[in-house]
Amino acid sequence: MTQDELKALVGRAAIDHVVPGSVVGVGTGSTVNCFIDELAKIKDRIAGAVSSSLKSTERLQALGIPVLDSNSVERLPVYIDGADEIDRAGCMIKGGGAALTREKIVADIAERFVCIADASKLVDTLGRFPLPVEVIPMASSQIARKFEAMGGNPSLRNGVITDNGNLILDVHGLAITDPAALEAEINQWPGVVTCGIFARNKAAVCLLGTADGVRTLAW
Ligand SMILES: O=C[C@H](O)[C@H](O)[C@H](O)COP(=O)(O)O
Repeated sequence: MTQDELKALVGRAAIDHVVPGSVVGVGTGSTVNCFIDELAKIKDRIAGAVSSSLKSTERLQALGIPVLDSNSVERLPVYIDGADEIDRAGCMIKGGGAALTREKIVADIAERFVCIADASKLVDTLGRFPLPVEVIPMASSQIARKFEAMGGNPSLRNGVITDNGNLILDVHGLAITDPAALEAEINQWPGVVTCGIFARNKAAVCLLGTADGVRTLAW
């Protein structure tokens, strides 16, 4: 199966995790796009979606799925999103599509994070994928220096402005041995909006697309 076929497979499988009559938290990315297309087929059975990016909002609305303001929703039963990497404890690196901050905000009001990913995203240790960090523009150089001081190699993502009007630093070469500790450390630096480690908002379930079908990991 191609990577696109694996994404379509887990996009379909995620429908089983949608709670009928509820508002669904919807992530961002090519895997989630497959899920949105499937969600459109059952749109009459859900109350709408809370979206994690302008891109997902556009796709949801184009398919006739109502998008609710996140401020109007207190809790979501489920948030469905992809990942750039996921480890065997359900911690993830996210933000390859620059949507990490809104993704973390929506994930934080969800009871369960259901991660959908093709098998190539499963890793023993996070960090081969460069860590995306959303930063306020005036702090980008000082934050980059802090990453260099800890052995990382940061670079500004060329031409990318997030939905929140900020910049993305991609940090190569970090040893992410303790994802929760590193997430907490980076997130308290002035000027960091959030980093792409999802340890506090880790996955409860991962639907992994493999050549043998969908493999479910649960924590
Ligand atoms: O900012 C983007 C997100 O974190 C995506 O969920 C992540 O990059 C995975 O995207 P894709 O499904 O396209 O690999």
